[in-house]
Amino acid sequence: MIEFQNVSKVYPNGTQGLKDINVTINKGEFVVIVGLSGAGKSTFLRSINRLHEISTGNIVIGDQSITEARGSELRKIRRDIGMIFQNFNLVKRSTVLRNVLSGRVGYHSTLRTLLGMFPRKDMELAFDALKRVNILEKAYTRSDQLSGGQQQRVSIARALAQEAKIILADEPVASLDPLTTKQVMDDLKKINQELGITTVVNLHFIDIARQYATRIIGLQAGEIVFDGPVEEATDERFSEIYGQPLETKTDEPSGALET
Ligand SMILES: Nc1ncnc2c1ncn2[C@@H]1O[C@H](COP(=O)(O)OP(=O)(O)OP(=O)(O)O)[C@@H](O)[C@H]1O
Repeated sequence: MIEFQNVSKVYPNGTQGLKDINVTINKGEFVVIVGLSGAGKSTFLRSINRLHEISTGNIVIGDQSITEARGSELRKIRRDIGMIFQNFNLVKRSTVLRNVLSGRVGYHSTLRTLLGMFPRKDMELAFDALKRVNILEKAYTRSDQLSGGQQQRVSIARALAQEAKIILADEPVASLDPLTTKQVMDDLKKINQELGITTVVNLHFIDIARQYATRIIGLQAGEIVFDGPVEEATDERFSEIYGQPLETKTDEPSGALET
């Protein structure tokens, strides 16, 4: 469970990123956050694991406040939260396996991880994770030799090896073509369903949101302006809220569709 209690965020230049957000995301949900550019999607997502610090309010993960956590307590809460980025955030010159194993660093001493001494259990977790996202045969390939979609699957495998209970994905498919988008979103959905991992994804595209989410949250100027099941997230409703329909992946120039 992730609970926002009266959460606001004001950036140092005075921009209000989030305005008095109160929302609970339950265990096992697949929530997609939508909104126009600058609505606060990234700020919302990155507040959950404190990549961004909130200004006021409280965020509770499970039964612990991450807002108030310090030191080892904070590290433990963060260990349960995997993060997927638009640009994959892999160590490009390292192998796929090494990148996936880096999901285990929160469990060991720095020296041990520097020396690359990962116990057998970690190796098993890493191989299982690669199997789950269908790139086991790439384990010993350098990460920068993979396609964008494959790199994103490595980052999903890293979160799996981390044994994350929550996955936060910030525009995970923004730089991918439609076919690869489907593969990556299918992987996220599969691990959500098979492993019960709570998944929160920021997406630009409302059509993809509707295909995968169990619940859609719409933001505008840092406030929640929509929160409901996919059936209620219609074009008409969003046009009413935003004064325009939200973008769909098929709005992209046709060149982007040729894969
Ligand atoms: N570091 C920062 N300093 C000042 N303002 C910021 C900073 N980061 C974001 N903002 C502002 O906060 C608001 C919310 O930004 P955020 O990046 O969360 O939106 P978003 O919905 O993720 O946008 P996009 O879809 O374009 O990525 C915007 O007005 C943005 O300009």
